Amino acid sequence: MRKRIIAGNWKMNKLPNEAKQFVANVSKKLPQSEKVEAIVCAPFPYLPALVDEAKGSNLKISAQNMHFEENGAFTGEVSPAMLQDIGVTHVIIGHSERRQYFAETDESVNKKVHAAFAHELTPIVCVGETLQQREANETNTHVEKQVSAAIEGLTEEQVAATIIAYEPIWAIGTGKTATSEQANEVCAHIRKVVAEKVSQHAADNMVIQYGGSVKPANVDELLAQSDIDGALVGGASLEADSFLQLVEAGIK
Ligand SMILES: O=C(CO)COP(=O)(O)O
Repeated sequence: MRKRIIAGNWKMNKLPNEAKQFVANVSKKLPQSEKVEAIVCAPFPYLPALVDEAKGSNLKISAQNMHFEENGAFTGEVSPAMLQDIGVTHVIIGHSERRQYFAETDESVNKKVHAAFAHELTPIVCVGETLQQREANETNTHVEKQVSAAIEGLTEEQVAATIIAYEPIWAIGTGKTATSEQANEVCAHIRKVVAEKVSQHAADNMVIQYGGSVKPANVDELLAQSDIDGALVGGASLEADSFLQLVEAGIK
C-alpha cells in the first residue's frame, strides 16, 4: 500500500522564530505511524535551523524550489547540492506560482527533477489546470502534458519515487476545493498515464497528492478517494494544530 504524504507549503510566510517554534512543537506531537509522512516546505533561510530542530523526529524538511545547476553564476539561486548538504529531503518543483510569476516551464521542471534525484532529494512536482482550461475540457490533456514532461528521461524507480501534487490553479488559496470526485478523477488519470508511459509498477508506487484549499474539514473525504495519497497544503499548514490534524487524517 502507498504511504500517505501530508506536506505543508508555507510559501513566503513566517518569521524565523515562528518557523522554529512550529517545527519544535509539531515534531514532538507527530503521530508515530508508518502510514503517514509529514513534510514542511519552508523558505530557504530557515532550512538549516529547521532540519536541526526536526532531528530525531519523523518530520521531514523540504525546500520550495531550487536551480537545476550544481553551482555557478546564477545570482540569487540555490543549488540542489546546497539543499542536500543542509539535510533537506524533498523539494517542490514547478509550483503553479513559480510557473506563473517566475517563468518556470515544463523544460526547467524536468531539469530540476533530474537534478533532485542526482542529489538524493525527492521531488514534489506540481501540476494543474487553470479555470479556463477546466471549462474548455482541457484538464486531462494539460495535466498529462505536464506530468509527461516532468518525468521525461527518468528511470522507472525514479518515476515510482516521484511525488506528484495535482493542484488545480483555481482551487489554490481561493477556498474553492475541487470536489473529491473531480480531484480523484485527475489523480487517477495521472496514474493511468504513468502506467502507460512508464510501467504499472511505477504507477502503483507513485504518491499522488491533491492540493488546493485542503483543510481539516475536507481532508478525510479527499483521502478516502482511490487515487489521492496525500495533500500539499498552503494556508491550513501554517498553524501547528491544523497541520497536525491533517497529518492525523493520514492514518485514519
Ligand atoms: O498551493 C497550495 C499548496 O502548494 C495550496 O494552497 P492553499 O492550501 O492555500 O489553497
